[in-house]
Amino acid sequence: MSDLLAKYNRQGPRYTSYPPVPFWKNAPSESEWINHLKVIYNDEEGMDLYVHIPFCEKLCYYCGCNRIVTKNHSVQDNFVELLMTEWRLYCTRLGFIPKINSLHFGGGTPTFLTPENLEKLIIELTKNKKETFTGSIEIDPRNTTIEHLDCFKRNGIKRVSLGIQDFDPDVQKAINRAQSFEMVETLVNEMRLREFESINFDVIYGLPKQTRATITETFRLIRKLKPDLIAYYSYAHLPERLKNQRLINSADLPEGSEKQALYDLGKELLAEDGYADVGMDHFALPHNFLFKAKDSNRLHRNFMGYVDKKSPILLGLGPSSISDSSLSFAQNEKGMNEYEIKIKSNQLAINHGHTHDENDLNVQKIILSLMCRNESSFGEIEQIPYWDEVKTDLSSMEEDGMIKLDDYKVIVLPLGRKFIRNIAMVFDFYFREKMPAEKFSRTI
Ligand SMILES: C=Cc1c2[nH]c(c1C)Cc1[nH]c(c(CCC(=O)O)c1C)Cc1[nH]c(c(C)c1CCC(=O)O)Cc1[nH]c(c(C)c1C=C)C2
Ligand SMILES: C[C@H]1O[C@@H](n2cnc3c(N)ncnc32)[C@H](O)[C@@H]1O
Ligand code: MET
Ligand code: SF4
Repeated sequence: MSDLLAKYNRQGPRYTSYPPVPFWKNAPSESEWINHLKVIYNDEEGMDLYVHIPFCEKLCYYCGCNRIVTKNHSVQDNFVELLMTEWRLYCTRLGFIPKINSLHFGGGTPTFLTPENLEKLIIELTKNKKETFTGSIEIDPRNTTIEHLDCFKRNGIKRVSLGIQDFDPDVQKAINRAQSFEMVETLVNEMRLREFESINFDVIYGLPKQTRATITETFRLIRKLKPDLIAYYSYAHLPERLKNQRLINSADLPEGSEKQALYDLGKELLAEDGYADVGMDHFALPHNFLFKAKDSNRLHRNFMGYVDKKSPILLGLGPSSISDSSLSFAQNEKGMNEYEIKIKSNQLAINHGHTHDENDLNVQKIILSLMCRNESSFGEIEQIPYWDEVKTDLSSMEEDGMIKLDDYKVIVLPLGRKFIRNIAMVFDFYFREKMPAEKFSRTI
């Protein structure tokens, strides 16, 4: 196993999209983008919304998200207006009010907004919603109030995800994120009273000062609260690109086999507690919606990670949000100023994107299937770019015991699970052509 780790632990995409953002080309123009949405949209299938709230009160040193750190909460009223203007712009350009299947608030920190502002947004964005509408939100336990929880409950936000990361005081100090177990426990108890459909904890391994002992203790505390879902992420350390990560002392980082041991330990503890592996980084109790989706072959993946339902269109609002029209991707301006200038001058905020060709769509299907089902059929081999090279790489992975190969099918074996990003990379012809420097985190 350590040989395989050495061989395959290299930089690579996490495949929340194919092609990954650094490889995008042929961005749709604004009118092409609207046209793609119009061609794909239909009332029966509706669409999904993602809303990015970039503000955070305090900087976590490890953070890899697009965020603005400020203690000044008065920025929110103007920002909520911008989001509503962006939404109305879309409705005007499309000529109809889309039917909404789901709405996800991500960040930054959605709970930076007051419950009143969140409610105002939800009501505006879901005027035309499906009966089966499901909302979800990423919350920061440090600033989530009872009033927030009541607001979620009233407005169909049934799935909540808490940023936990780690409970050890020394680790918390090294990442600049103090958050006591008691505070989280109180919040989770209040959530249980309100019977949310799913409570997720985000946990990271590979953080500074983490050891086998601290991870064991963190999971002992997590066990007391029994979240329905746990995301156990590998810390992506890219200090060249993410300035805030330079505040982490690299001597404190568990690396290589040490980091791997933290993953293996976490996985073992999760299994002992009854959590099943539902996809890359995600573990669920059997009653949870992601477990059921995995079990009945309905697991999907989008920019936010794994989901149980996926509409043909995902529309992203707010700075840095990514949209998917099925024909193309588009990403909004990342900077708040650039975003605000465009919205205030009645332009869409998109600033780059990618229009899919036939090869993109074929490989997209293969990679999605690998990430969601641990197997993929190819259909026509002629449709796979660089097939000869792909075949050679797959044969080598088969020899390493990671996959089983039929002429028209790859099946990921248990040993290959943790190398899923490497297996997906075999089909990624952009990566084959040109690997960008320092863009991606390590695969293991
Ligand atoms: C809440 C913060 C977010 C995290 N991930 C995302 C958000 C909104 C979603 C996301 N992550 C990446 C992309 C780009 C899409 C793509 O390239 O296909 C999006 C939309 C990729 C990414 N995430 C991290 C890095 C370093 C990268 C780029 C390269 C790569 O694909 O490896 C770091 C990171 N950020 C978050 C997580 C969970 C994470 C790594 C585990 C939070
Ligand atoms: C949305 C979730 O993304 C995770 N997250 C944020 N930044 C990183 C990073 N650099 N590496 C791994 N996970 C990260 C946190 O767990 C957060 O809660
Ligand atoms: N900002 C929140 C937190 O860290 C949500 C997850 S990170 C985007 O707790
Ligand atoms: S991890 Fe969450 S709270 Fe911390 S800086 Fe990033 S987005 Fe903000």
